[in-house]
Amino acid sequence: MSTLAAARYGKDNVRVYKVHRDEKTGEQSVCEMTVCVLLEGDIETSYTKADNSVVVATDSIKNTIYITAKQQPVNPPELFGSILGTHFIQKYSHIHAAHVHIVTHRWVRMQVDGKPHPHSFVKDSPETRDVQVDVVEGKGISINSSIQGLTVLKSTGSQFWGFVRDEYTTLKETWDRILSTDVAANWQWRQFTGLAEVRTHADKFNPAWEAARAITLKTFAEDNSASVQATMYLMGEKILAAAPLVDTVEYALPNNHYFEVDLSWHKGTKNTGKDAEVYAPQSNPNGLIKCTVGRSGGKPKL
Ligand SMILES: O=c1[nH]c(=O)c2[nH]c(=O)[nH]c2[nH]1
Repeated sequence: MSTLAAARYGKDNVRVYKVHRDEKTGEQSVCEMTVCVLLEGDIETSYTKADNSVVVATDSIKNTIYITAKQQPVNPPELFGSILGTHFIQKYSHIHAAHVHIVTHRWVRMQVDGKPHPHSFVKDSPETRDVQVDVVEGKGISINSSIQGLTVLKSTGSQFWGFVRDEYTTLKETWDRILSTDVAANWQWRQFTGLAEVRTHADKFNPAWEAARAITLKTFAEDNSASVQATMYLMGEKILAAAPLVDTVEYALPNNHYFEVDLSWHKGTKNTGKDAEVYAPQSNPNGLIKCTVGRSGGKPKL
């Protein structure tokens, strides 16, 4: 005998673009997203008894994403995800949870002759702003916001020494190295009771994302890093201080290595230690350092 242990379904990779035209200034703003919506509820019989009467077609889910994008603001994505997820649990009595994932792509207003252009944009990096919104009947709304794919490098101002040395160690200690990573940072908001509460805090989501991004970049640049671990913890601490409704901040940072190349074989060329200028960027393997930073005094008071 078998049983359906868990099930969710929906539409993934729904690509949506929305333009806002400011009638007064003539300026246009754009938003491009990739959306996934997965539903849970009393849908077991669709799997176990071929009963499609409980299935909201994934095609209808896709249509609902377009209609909601037309009727509602898509910015901030935390609010859009909450509106979309709440729609599904309110509209269909047998649907009890909606899991919405939104990737917002990076279209940045173009500067032309030093001025912001009214309707032209550049995708200056593969970086995205992502949200995971879980709307669960009776439990409220859980929101996790993130930055993905923000690639950074510093050519000095990073050290790594004092680590365990034993019979497995070949790495030399260094007081000056290249540090590069692809930032994945996410921050978990405290649980919201429902859409009404998310709406009352809607003005906090964009500033939190801006603060998280600015703190990540400034700390990366300015900290004379003892290690990826120490620098990422500093970042997390500062984001918690900047965003009181955030419970935890999580980072996952690959350490993208750049190796010195010994060129002494060519006419005694000096290219190691203080003479190193040409390096070999490594694709793999890479270090991967993760942490979650929380509040020591428990959850913040509102
Ligand atoms: O910042 C670092 N943390 C590590 O844990 C580690 N391990 C390693 O080989 N290099 C580094 N760098």
